Amino acid sequence: MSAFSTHTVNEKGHIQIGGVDVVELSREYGTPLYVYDVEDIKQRMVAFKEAFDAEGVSYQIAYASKAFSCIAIIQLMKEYGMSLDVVSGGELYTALHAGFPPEQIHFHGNNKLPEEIEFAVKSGVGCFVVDNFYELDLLNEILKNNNRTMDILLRITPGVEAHTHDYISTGQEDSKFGFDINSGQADLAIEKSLASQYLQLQGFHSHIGSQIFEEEGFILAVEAMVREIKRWNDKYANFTLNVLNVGGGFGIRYTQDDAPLSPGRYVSAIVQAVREQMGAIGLPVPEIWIEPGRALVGEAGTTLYTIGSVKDIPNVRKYVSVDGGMTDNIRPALYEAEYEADVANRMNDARNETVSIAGKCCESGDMLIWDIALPSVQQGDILAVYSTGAYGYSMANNYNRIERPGVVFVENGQAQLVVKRETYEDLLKQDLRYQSQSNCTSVHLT
Ligand SMILES: Cc1ncc(COP(=O)(O)O)c(C=O)c1O
Ligand SMILES: N[C@@H](CCCC[NH3+])C(=O)O
Repeated sequence: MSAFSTHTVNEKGHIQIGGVDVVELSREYGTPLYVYDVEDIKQRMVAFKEAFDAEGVSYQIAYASKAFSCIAIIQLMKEYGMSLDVVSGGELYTALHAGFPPEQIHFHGNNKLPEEIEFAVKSGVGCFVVDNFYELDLLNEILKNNNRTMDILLRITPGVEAHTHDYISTGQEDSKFGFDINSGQADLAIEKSLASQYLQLQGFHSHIGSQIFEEEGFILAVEAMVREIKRWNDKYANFTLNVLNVGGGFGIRYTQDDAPLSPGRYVSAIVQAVREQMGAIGLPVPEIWIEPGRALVGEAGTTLYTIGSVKDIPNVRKYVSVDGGMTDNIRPALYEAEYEADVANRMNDARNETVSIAGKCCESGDMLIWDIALPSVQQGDILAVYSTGAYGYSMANNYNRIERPGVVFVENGQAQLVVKRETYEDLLKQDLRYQSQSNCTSVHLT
């Protein structure tokens, strides 16, 4: 368990999160159910903030809302002074609806639609992270039509790509995101930005990947960015670097094999690298922005399932099926992501068998966990899968017309339903009946 977690086991041998018995939760709200440990999220926000405060630099921590977006989580982010990264009109709409201050919202995305740009401009978002020339021109045009200006960062591919533990220094050029440096795209984007009276270039953004467990990748990215910043500073007299955004990707613990750094370690490595590199080129330290998604909400989430069918193939495998799967957690099917789990109502029982956890979709690939040691299970037992708080609910889908689960926040012995479970009626909400255009009442197949 993470240092921030409130998970305990109560006298009934049940998992308790935030002082709430999750077996009771499963009875009250049904399963599958996403349960969030609010205290865990709060402590992570505070840890990131305290780390920056200790460094004495100006900063923004922008929660990457793609990891988990709903009104309640955005409210929590607002309460703790986070900024917000949104990547679509829908995420922006959710944030505004939650009462999030638009000026603290950063709008991301590699293909922002004209209507999304218009919506964001009219809503008064604080900053666009501009990804490409199409967007640069479109944004400029929309700002001109609305007689407004906008702070922008240019997203740059710094030539550092992190694939969990590996750093590959060249692959990043081949990316759909951002302006490339070597081909001169980044320079041209700066020139276009500086030439516009509507675009206010504040600095640059880079994001090197996800599930990063070492400081090294961030340090390399800062070094690569500052090398270019020196060149741009010399080349463009009317450019001042105010902001350097190093993105998100801070790793979390999905399984015992994962050893993430503390928020403090990531932050101090980044700040130190920026200080050193900027000092070396004789420029002041800019405001530093980061964009953690999963590092704020990932480990706080636990998904509860009810165990149904159990298929034992002697000497082969025992499949234990649950009432969810790739519809509420697509990450194992998409990335072969690994998770750990417990039987929430049998925490005092010995883990005496190895089973594999299957989802209920009509896909052989709908497996949540392969080969996990658990106590002998029965139908009706509650399986708790850990670290599902990021990219679980936000990537949930209705494959097989399965309703998306509800979300409950737990804290101080209280549970609050913050997203209702979908119903069959919800599944039909967008459907319209086909009006037959045929005069025939039957079709004859020959
Ligand atoms: C630009 C950007 N910022 C932030 C994030 C958040 O990543 P994570 O949830 O891994 O912190 C992502 C997703 O990888 C991203 O693409
Ligand atoms: N959805 C991914 C991360 C995507 C990162 C967004 N740029 C995951 O679950 O890990």
